[in-house]
Parts: sequence; structure tokens; C-alpha cells
Amino acid sequence: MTTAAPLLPPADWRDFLALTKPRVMTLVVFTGLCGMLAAPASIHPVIGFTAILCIALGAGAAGALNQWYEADLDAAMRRTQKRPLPDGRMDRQSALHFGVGLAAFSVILMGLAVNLVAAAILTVSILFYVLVYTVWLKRRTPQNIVIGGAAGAFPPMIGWAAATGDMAVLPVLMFLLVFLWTPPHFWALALFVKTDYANAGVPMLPVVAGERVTRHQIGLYTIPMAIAAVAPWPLGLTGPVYGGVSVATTAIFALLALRVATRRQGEGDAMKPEKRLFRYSILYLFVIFGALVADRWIFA
Ligand code: HEM
Ligand SMILES: CC(C)=CCC/C(C)=C/CC/C(C)=C/COP(=O)(O)OP(=O)(O)O
Repeated sequence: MTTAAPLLPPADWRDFLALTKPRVMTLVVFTGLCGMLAAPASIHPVIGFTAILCIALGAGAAGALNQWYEADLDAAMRRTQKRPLPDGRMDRQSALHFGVGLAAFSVILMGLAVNLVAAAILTVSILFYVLVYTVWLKRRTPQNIVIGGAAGAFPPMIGWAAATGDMAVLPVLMFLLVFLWTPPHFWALALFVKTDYANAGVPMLPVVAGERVTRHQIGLYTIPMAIAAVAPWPLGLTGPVYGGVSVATTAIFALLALRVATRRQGEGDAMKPEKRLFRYSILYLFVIFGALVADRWIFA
């Protein structure tokens, strides 16, 4: 006797939207936009809009393929079990078709309407998130997010390339900032959703190496992150507006990270400093990238 797969009703547009991880995408799109606006070249507004749309669609496609591949993990974690696939609101094939179609569309549109450099970096970002992070590293090593996190750091370079068709030191520093920001951003969260990852068998750092090591690693990564954040100013790539904002906001980041790094296990149970660092990490990137653009426009 054969058992047929249960028939699902057609998925709603809201389910397809959820596949794209829209909340995370806001910051990805913002950093991409800032990379574009910080570049010393004017881009036609329609081309500029198309480039940002392609970054959003590419990131959304990568999010959909990530959820297609790891529906089993998402089903095992409280935070993710209401997503369309584990919740049974969509079949896996629809998610796969949607992800592949959207990825191809975003890259082709970027290549045809914007330029090949931006399309190439967008392709690398999508492949990095889906193949390097999701398929290869996530289930294998606690260094998954350190290496795989590069995917989310490419958008400022894509935005810059869209405007100039070229690369430069500033967008590489913007890449480095997001790349080095990702471990403190994610590990602060992982400390308070540790049991979720342990239940799903994902080797995130707090699960594999424990809280103490994770806290130290958050502190350690904050040092090069702070250097990458402030560097554009002494290097003469930005003016004092960025200098002031980057020093002040990075100092607050460092203080919050230090509080997390020096907390001992069992010292208070509310995980308040970790939650504070996680929430601040998101605000921080919005503010520092915003300041970069403001500075470049003021002193242009
Ligand atoms: C491998 C690297 C990363 C991992 C593992 C990671 C993981 C997470 C997780 C688990 C959440 C909380 C739940 C959720 O909304 O899904 C979150 C939230 C968030 N992340 Fe990350 N993240 C990474 C990199 C990034 C990057 C590069 C960006 C953008 C530049 C980013 C932006 C955000 C934002 C904006 C939120 C808040 C979403 C909300 O309001 O719910 N993340 N991240
Ligand atoms: C332009 C482009 C392709 C950008 C890259 C996309 C992107 C947003 C990368 C950031 C990585 C990220 C959100 C990881 C979430 O981890 P997870 O997938 O382990 O989170 P989960 O547990 O919520 O599924």
C-alpha cells in the first residue's frame, strides 16, 4: 500500500512573505542602501531602486531556501515552529520553486538593469547563505555563524558596486563591520534561546562550548568590530560626524558586550544584559550606517 503525502491547501501570500524573513531583511536592505548612498557616484533613481529591490528579493530568496532546507530544525524549535513549512501551511516543493525562481530573478534583473559586479556579489551572498551556512556549516560546527555570517555582510558592497560598478576600501570596511558584528549579535541571542538550539541538535556555541566561552567570544569579537567601525574616520574616508557617532555608539556596544562577557553563570537569571546587547546590536547598525551616509553627504 502506498501512502500519499497529505494534500495541503494552497499557501497564502502571507506565507510566501514569511518565507523571505522580512524583519531580518529590513537591516540587510538598509545596509545595502547605505552602501549605495555612500558611494561617490550618482545613480539614476530608477536603477538605484531596482538595485535595492534586487538585494531584497535575493535576501528573501535565500531566506526561503534556508527554510526549505531546514524545515526539520524549524519544527524542533519554539521560536520557528510556526513558520509556514513546519506549521504545515505550505508544501516543501512550493518553497523550493519560490526560492529558486526568486533567486534567479533577482540576479538576472541585477545583471541586466544594474551591472555585473553587483549581480556577481549578490550571487555569492545567496550561495553563501544557502550552501555555505545552511547546508554545510550550520549543523556541523559552532563556527557556523562566523563564516556563514559573511552572507549578511555583502549588501553594503552590493550597494556600492551598483552605484560605481567597482570596489573600494570603504565598502570593504562596511563588510568587515557587519561580518565582525554578526557573532556578538547572534551569540547574545543564542545565550537566551540556548535550549531551543540544544533541542534541535544545532551545534551553536553556547550548546557546544558552554556559556562562559560564548561570553568571552562575544567580548573578543567586539574588539576588531570596534576597530572596523571607527576606522573609516582616521583613514580619512569619512568626516567628524561619522567619527563622533561611531565612537559614541561603538562605546555603548562595547560596554554592553563587556557586561555580557564578564557575567558569571547563574548571576541573575533574567538574561537581561544579553537581551539588551541583542536589541542594541540591531539599533547600532541602523544608526552607524545612517551616520556614514549623512557624513558622506555633508562633507561631499
Ligand atoms: C549567520 C548570521 C546571523 C544569524 C545566525 C542571525 C540570527 C538571528 C536570529 C535567530 C534572530 C531572531 C529571530 C528572527 O527574527 O528570526 C535575528 C534577528 C535579527 N537579525 Fe540576525 N542573524 C544573523 C545575521 C544578521 C545580519 C547580517 C543582519 C543584518 C545586517 C541581521 C539582522 C537581524 C535583525 C534586523 C533582526 C531582528 C528581527 C526582528 O525584529 O525580529 N542578522 N538574527
Ligand atoms: C543579499 C543576501 C543574500 C543577504 C543574505 C541574507 C541574510 C539575511 C543573511 C543573514 C544571515 C541570517 C539572517 C541568518 C539567520 O540564521 P538562521 O537561518 O540560522 O536563522 P533561523 O534560526 O531564524 O532560521
